[in-house]
Amino acid sequence: MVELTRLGMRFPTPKGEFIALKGVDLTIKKGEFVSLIGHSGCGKSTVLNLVAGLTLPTDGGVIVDSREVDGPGPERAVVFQNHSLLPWLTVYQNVELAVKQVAKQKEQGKGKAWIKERTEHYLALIQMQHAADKKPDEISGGMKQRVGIARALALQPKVLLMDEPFGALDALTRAHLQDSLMKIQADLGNTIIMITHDVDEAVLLSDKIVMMTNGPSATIGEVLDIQLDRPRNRVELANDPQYQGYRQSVLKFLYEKQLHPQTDDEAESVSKPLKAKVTFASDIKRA
Ligand SMILES: Nc1ncnc2c1ncn2[C@@H]1O[C@H](COP(=O)(O)OP(=O)(O)OP(=O)(O)O)[C@@H](O)[C@H]1O
Repeated sequence: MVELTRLGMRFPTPKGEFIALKGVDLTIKKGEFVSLIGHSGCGKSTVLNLVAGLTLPTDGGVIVDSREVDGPGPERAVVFQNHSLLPWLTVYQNVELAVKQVAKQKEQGKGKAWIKERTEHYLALIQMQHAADKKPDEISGGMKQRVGIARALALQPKVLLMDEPFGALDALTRAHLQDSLMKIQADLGNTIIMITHDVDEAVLLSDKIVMMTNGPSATIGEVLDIQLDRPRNRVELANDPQYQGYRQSVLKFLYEKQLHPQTDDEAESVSKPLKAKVTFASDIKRA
């Protein structure tokens, strides 16, 4: 389970403190697929970085499986838009690196055969066995993204964090990868938090769509539960009234309710700590 409680982030800037996020409360159940959607600059990446532990909050905190996040950890893997593969390693070696990391953490120690079997397993999962010996600059953007996902999955994370993973891909490759991701999640049951700008992608993939208000002091505006049966088929859903209804709700939020950004004056206001039920490291630092 992932719990965001009173989560806030204030950045120091030459013009004073900038309140990027304020009072974000969200509970994500194990195995849930949650999308974060909102206008550019509203704070989606900031939320993801806080859950990843890449940045630490100035207010509130994040709890993953009963532990407060105080830095990056192997139970939380991140997939970025620009597939950050190591260019001097082959596709196989890029995935193997993550498998070896897990092998090192396992108590009984895992041997070469286990590493080979697991690496091949993750390559098969993303259908990249044929390109195992290629270097990242010899494969397409979609393929690189697939390898990035395999590498993240190979870490066996409880939570997979994805920052616009398919944003840079063409529509067909994107559709193919979305379908693969749905299948992989059905098999492995990871909790996934994904940032997207694509309304159809959010409705098709998610159990929950978290819609964020415009910044400064961005927070969660609405949460939409997507109750479409799985497995989901994009072609069948295209004319499904329930699917269309969800789509309309997100579009309405983005283009009617949140069309106008808040004024810059709100950026000047300093957030007041809310009454704490749980004490986070950020509360202690502030005291
Ligand atoms: N280190 C920082 N210092 C100052 N301001 C920052 C910093 N990081 C982010 N911000 C500001 O916080 C706000 C939220 O940024 P963030 O990158 O989280 O938005 P986003 O919703 O992910 O945007 P996009 O959809 O364009 O990627 C923005 O106004 C951004 O300028």
